[in-house]
Amino acid sequence: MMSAEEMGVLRGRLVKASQAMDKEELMELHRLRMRQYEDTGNDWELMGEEEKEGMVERLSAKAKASRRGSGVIVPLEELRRITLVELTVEKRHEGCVLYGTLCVEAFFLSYVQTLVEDEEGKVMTLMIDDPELDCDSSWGKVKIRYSEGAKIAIKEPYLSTLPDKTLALYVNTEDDISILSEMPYLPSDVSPWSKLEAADLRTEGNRFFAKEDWVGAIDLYSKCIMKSMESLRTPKSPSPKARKKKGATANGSTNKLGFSDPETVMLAYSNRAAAWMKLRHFEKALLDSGEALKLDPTHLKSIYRKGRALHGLQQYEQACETFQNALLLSAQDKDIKNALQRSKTCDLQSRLGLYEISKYILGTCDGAATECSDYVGPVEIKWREDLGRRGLFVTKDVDVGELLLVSNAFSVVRVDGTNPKKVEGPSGRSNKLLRDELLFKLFNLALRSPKWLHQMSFLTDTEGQKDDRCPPMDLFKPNQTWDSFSHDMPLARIKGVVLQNALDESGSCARGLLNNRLPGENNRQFLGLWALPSFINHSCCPNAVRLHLGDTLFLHASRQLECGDEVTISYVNPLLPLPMRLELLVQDKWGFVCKCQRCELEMRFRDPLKHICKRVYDLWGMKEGVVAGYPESLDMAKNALKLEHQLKLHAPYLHERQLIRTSYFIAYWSAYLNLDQLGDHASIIPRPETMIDAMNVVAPGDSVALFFAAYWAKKFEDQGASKTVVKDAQKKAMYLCKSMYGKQKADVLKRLIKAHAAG
Ligand SMILES: C[S@@+](CC[C@H](N)C(=O)[O-])C[C@H]1O[C@@H](n2cnc3c(N)ncnc32)[C@H](O)[C@@H]1O
Repeated sequence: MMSAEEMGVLRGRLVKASQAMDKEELMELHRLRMRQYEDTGNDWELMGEEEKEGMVERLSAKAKASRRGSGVIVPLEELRRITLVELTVEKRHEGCVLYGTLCVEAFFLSYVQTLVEDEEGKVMTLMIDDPELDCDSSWGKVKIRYSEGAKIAIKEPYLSTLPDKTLALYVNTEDDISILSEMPYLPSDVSPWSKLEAADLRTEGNRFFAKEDWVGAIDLYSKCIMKSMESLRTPKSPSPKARKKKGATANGSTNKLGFSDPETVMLAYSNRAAAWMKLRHFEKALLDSGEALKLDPTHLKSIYRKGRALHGLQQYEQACETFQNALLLSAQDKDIKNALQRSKTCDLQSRLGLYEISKYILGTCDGAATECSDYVGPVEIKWREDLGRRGLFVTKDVDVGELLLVSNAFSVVRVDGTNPKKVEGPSGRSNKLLRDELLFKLFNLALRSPKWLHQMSFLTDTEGQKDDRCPPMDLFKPNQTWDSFSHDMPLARIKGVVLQNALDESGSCARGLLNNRLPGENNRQFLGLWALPSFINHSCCPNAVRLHLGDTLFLHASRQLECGDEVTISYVNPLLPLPMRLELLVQDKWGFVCKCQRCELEMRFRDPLKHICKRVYDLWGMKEGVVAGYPESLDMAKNALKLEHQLKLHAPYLHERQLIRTSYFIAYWSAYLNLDQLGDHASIIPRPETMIDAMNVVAPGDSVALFFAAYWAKKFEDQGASKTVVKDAQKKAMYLCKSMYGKQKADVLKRLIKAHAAG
């Protein structure tokens, strides 16, 4: 990491080099920034505060303000060539084009950063706000799309001064930059595509599609469509090739929509829809397949693509109708039949909340997690004046294990998934990478779907202001249409929303990911953002449990709930003493102090438990603390003895004892492992059944509680305990299993208990 002083020097050098347009110096500095970026995995760290906040928005706003109103796309050939030295700062150079070559490797987070060399050899930083980048291949794709050596043309260039006083060319719409691909730069014929017929442009698009370059394919299909439109504006006799195409009349006259080659245009729209689908840009795929169907309502692939786009948008009912229409044209088509089946299943899931997931939770399914629809069960978002907060509440009485909601993530990033720089160890670096990758993905994704943006607009952000707006529940349900959401959401707010609401598997939010954790709680496996679950508040005695299958989050009740009860999950490990839970909540920067009954009780017991808590804290995370035979383990076990002594003195009620014992579960666990070593004192350690009951009161649905119950059920059986004892232990394990995995068939629960007993 650079010191502030080094950063200052780098900034100074950058300012000078950018003003002098000095190629060597700029290239060196660019690489330095890029290396820093790779080392820290976080380019936010490379900028000053002012630079970080809303830089892209500010630039976009400036660039938009200076933009011509017409939005007419002028062909490159009609624009006047301009060079870097001729550019004036903060002015859009109307009617001009700057040709150049990208001369370094690009890097980016929310915008692409690279260097462009113009025809005179002058060099400038180039920043591109590219909404079309495929977020799923973010790191690699940017290097391919903006590859070193690529020839580009920037229409109506806009030069800006960045907050750090460096100069940069800024491109804020995809129409303003043409990537002339890897083709050699030919000054006399600037665009290699400009001479191609529409049909050839589509063929080129197909070539890119086959290479899985979805962005490149979209670009060429768009060019194909544009070309057909151009030919409408400047009618000329059709080429022999175009005339041969099906759909064009023999004398070259146009169809009723005016295209001379309607089939080519129809196929370009249809193929572009397929490419949008690959980028999970379902709205655009739906629009394009619709355009294709206007030109040929019987084009099977377009109907199929429309169905898939509707499915992607969770409009399952309409998707089913569309696939059924497709089957009228091709009754035996397997792909369509399968797609119809998937949409029907999702439609039923979203209405009834019935999911068959046992194979996935049992781990007996080879493939990836199955696709599940969103589902909104008996819950609503409400502002509760008495609690002083907004949250999720049940709308009817609910049984243990009942499904409350199913939510597919806006996005999830995984340590071993798309992240190219998997980092092991407790450095916290992988956490940073996860956070930044999620931020990047969400910047792109949120801006792509009005529905997601609308959902996101209701979430709280890091500003911590009380928010009493309650979105309609329909906004989270499949098959619902919603009013088009046209407001812009500043990137800085999206960032705040992500940092405040993204969750990892343990419940920590993204905001605190960079802080030191308790030992053994350093690295995450995944980090994601889910819309409806973001409204769930925390409790140290939670009543709901999250289950993650792939990117889908299932939430079910882990206790019986009464209509109107608030749904809560624990943002921290509930089997910890109050000071450790508080420390985690503070580290995670959730910005609140839990005032639940359990916290208040433990606060009262703070003094008598102080020394025990300190010792447990010191031993926490040490493997030796929980493995019989180690002195640390015996030390941990002795804390349970001391605790029982304190409880006898200060906690007369069973409920109080249950809450506190659960907080020190780890000490009791060691005590059970070391019973022989505790001698006569062992008798004051409560029986395991008592401990299971206590855990059930505090954290039903917790995996450790289930392990503990399953372990003892098996142990009692193995030791030949009485039938009553064994049955009672099995019943408790069943109950905890249902609260953790939701309602499942009895044999599934039994298998899960067996798996948990094995650790
Ligand atoms: C993921 S959001 C939960 C939903 C949030 N209440 C809302 O209105 O969108 C997390 C934020 O909710 C608030 N919160 C969650 N649990 C809370 C609790 N037990 N007491 C007070 N505030 C809580 C905190 O402001 C926290 O940063």
